[in-house]
Amino acid sequence: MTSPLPPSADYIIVGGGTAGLVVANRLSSDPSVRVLVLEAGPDRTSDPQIQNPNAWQSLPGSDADWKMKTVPQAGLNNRTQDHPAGKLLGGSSSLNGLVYVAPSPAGINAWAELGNTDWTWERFAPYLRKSVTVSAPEKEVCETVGVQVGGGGGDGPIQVTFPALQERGNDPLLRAWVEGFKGLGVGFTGDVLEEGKMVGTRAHAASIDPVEGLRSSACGQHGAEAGRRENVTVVTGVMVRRVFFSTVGEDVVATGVEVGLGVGGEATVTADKEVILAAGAFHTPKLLELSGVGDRKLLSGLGIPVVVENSGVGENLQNHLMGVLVSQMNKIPEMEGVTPGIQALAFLRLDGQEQADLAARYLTHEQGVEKVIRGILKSPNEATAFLLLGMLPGDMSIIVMIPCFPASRGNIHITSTDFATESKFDPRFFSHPLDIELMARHYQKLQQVPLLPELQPFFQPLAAPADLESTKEALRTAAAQSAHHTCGTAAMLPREAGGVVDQELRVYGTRNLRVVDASVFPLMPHGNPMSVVYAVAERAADLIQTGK
Ligand SMILES: Cc1cc2nc3c(=O)[nH]c(=O)nc-3n(C[C@H](O)[C@H](O)[C@H](O)COP(=O)(O)OP(=O)(O)OC[C@H]3O[C@@H](n4cnc5c(N)ncnc54)[C@H](O)[C@@H]3O)c2cc1C
Repeated sequence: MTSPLPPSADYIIVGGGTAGLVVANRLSSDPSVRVLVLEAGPDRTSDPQIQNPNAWQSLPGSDADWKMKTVPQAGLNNRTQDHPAGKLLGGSSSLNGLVYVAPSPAGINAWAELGNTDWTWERFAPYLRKSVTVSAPEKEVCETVGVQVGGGGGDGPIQVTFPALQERGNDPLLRAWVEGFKGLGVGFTGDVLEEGKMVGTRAHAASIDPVEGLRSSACGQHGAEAGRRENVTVVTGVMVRRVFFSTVGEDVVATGVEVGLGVGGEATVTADKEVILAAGAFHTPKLLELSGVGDRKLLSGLGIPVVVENSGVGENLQNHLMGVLVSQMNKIPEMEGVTPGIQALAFLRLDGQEQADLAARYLTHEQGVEKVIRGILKSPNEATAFLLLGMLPGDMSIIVMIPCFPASRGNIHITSTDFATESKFDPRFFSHPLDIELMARHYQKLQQVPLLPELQPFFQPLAAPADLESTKEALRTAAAQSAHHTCGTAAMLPREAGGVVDQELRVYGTRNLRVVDASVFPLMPHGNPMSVVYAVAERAADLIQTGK
């Protein structure tokens, strides 16, 4: 699916990734508009390595990855962290781990509390349902493993299924997981898409087609649909280097983009209506800065003329950290031959008083992020960490623990005017003192999970949890690792609060430049972010089509 570069289009979409292809598909449903998608990577939509859900771990570090790397992290004992990002059609939806977790309503309502009054859960949820179709297994299976799919399970192009429930060999472990947490007073979560009840366990849901058993991705679904239309041009292997602007009266208008061609040389493409940035949380802020939208001092220092001054570009960077517990499993005859992969999830919180004390101690600001995270920590309905239980080849198991709402904020900024030079990427992990406190306490709890009576028969004995201070040290020096969920680097927030885009996702100070990818999240979701990227992109397309 690649074509020659046209000289112009109504809508130029920069980045044919998760968000970009949703917007391309929805906009091009109107045959009167011409949509152009410019993607840096190749089209590997039909490559079995991309399609096979069990092959995803071979993709990070390959040619399909931008291979981002953090600067040394003071909070991680100066360790650097690798962070993959998809460099191919479909973007990160083509190489991600396929875990599907809908956002928590409180996490989305926090977007409204932060100043985006039109982005409540009520306004957001219809787009979540428009983005996916969740296929539930039979009722009896659902009831035993905590799967609820109400409201028809959505009716969108991205397919979601429950892979672990398709093999009976998983049953003993899944049931032990459920029973083990029940013993701790933790029941099932609520509906997969509506998440009325956040805390609880349930079987793992993944973006996998229920019929073919293949990855369901932005390129396989939206890209394929858009690619069949005559009014869509998808060009792969081309690097957008910057956006051009002109001034019309008081307005700054995006007129087109400069494109570096794979074969060498460059070209200019004109946008007759809008330029839409969907280059992901690393490259969208980079393109803004290279185009003259950013912090005056930074841009002037590099000799880039300032088009719109905004020091929020590249700030507000958020990411999850994860702690991983790998253990040898005992031989369980019924589980012989089970396909490795994620089996089940558990959304957890610490003791209510413990969380309230941490909130009172570390979240003292009466406004902004600290205020909304404090509200979430105090709510008995909200999880503060979640676990993913997985099986690895060779009778090994893995339990991953991810704290939900980190308070640390990092940044990413250009250091050169050359697009080929990667930006300085600094997540500033553990720079907010709450994060290590919460993560260490949840890590101690994680270490107790294999010791639960119902789960003990499955795991070979592990060391007992260490004390709190030693656990913090272990996290800083080795155990805490970056998850691959970077977002927030061109945030939708009031401009005076560091915002880069308004509630219509338009870049402040411009008439027709929007951002539609994970960069716009003001607050990261409590779980894996793909579900939110799809839903935001659905809403972005609606905003553009209705001329907002
Ligand atoms: C290894 C990995 C595993 C993950 N696992 C999960 C998971 O299991 N569940 C989950 O919910 N989330 C997961 N995520 C996160 C999730 O996939 C991403 O948050 C989401 O896909 C980001 O979507 P996006 O549209 O913002 O960016 P992307 O999908 O990354 O799209 C950006 C696109 O823009 C292109 N691009 C960038 N710069 C340019 C340029 N200058 N010119 C042209 N094109 C450009 C890129 O090549 C890419 O195709 C994972 C991410 C990774 C990397």
